[in-house]
Amino acid sequence: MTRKIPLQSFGSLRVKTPFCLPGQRIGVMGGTFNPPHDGHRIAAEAAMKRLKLDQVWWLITPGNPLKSHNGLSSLAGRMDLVRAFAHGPKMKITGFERELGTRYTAGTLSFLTRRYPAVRFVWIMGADNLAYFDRWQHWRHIAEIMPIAVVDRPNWRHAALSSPAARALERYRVPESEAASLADRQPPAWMLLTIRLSGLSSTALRATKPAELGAK
Ligand SMILES: Nc1ncnc2c1ncn2[C@@H]1O[C@H](COP(=O)(O)OP(=O)(O)OP(=O)(O)O)[C@@H](O)[C@H]1O
Ligand SMILES: O=C(O)c1ccc[n+]([C@@H]2O[C@H](COP(=O)([O-])O)[C@@H](O)[C@H]2O)c1
Repeated sequence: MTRKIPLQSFGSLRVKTPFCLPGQRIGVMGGTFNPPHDGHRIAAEAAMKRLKLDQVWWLITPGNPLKSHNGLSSLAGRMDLVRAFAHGPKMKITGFERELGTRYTAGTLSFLTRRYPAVRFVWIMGADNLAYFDRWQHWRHIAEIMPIAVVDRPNWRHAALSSPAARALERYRVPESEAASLADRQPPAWMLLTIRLSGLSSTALRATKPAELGAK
């Protein structure tokens, strides 16, 4: 049963998203990307390949509702950094949540599936996000909107798999061997994708290269 989140206040008709076609499989990888790093690229490329996606949308958030925004570079600045970083015609960079008027993933994903009912979307997030997923707004509903691919991250696998959200959604977990069909599945459906691990984080990069990032 899918509960619909009202969108009237979003002015959603004006929102521009990357071009997509009915039947395509699209991974949506939301993130702060302050700055982007190879861990993001490895996750996006692994999801593209294993889930047999046609595109990955790097969805740059105006600001994660659960993170402090101190030292957060502008949305435009982060989008420029990601554009210079995420190569390949199947990688699309977008910041449409600002136009949509939400920072909350439930509203974003609800909007996408209503606007593009014939596109097969998958939400992509790191294992650290599954560990705290139960703190997200309408998290159970998010799991009902589209399949979720959780990409492994060093030191987070155990916390992710034993988290309240993972336990609540355990019966909807799909074996990794079926990754190629995740986008076709009726949600809730999720899997942990074992990928090449990267210990990189934006926090560590900000600590080592503050001058280059030009926080605004
Ligand atoms: N090294 C990594 N391996 C796998 N997934 C990652 C990695 N780094 C980030 N991710 C995932 O990519 C998405 C965007 O991450 P984000 O922009 O917050 O980077 P971050 O390095 O986690 O940032 P910060 O250190 O500022 O929290 C999130 O879903 C996050 O879980
Ligand atoms: O909707 C929420 O409550 C929510 C809470 C925390 C994070 N998110 C989203 O999760 C994505 C990953 O965020 P981050 O900061 O870990 O890169 C990004 O799209 C955020 O907007 C969403």
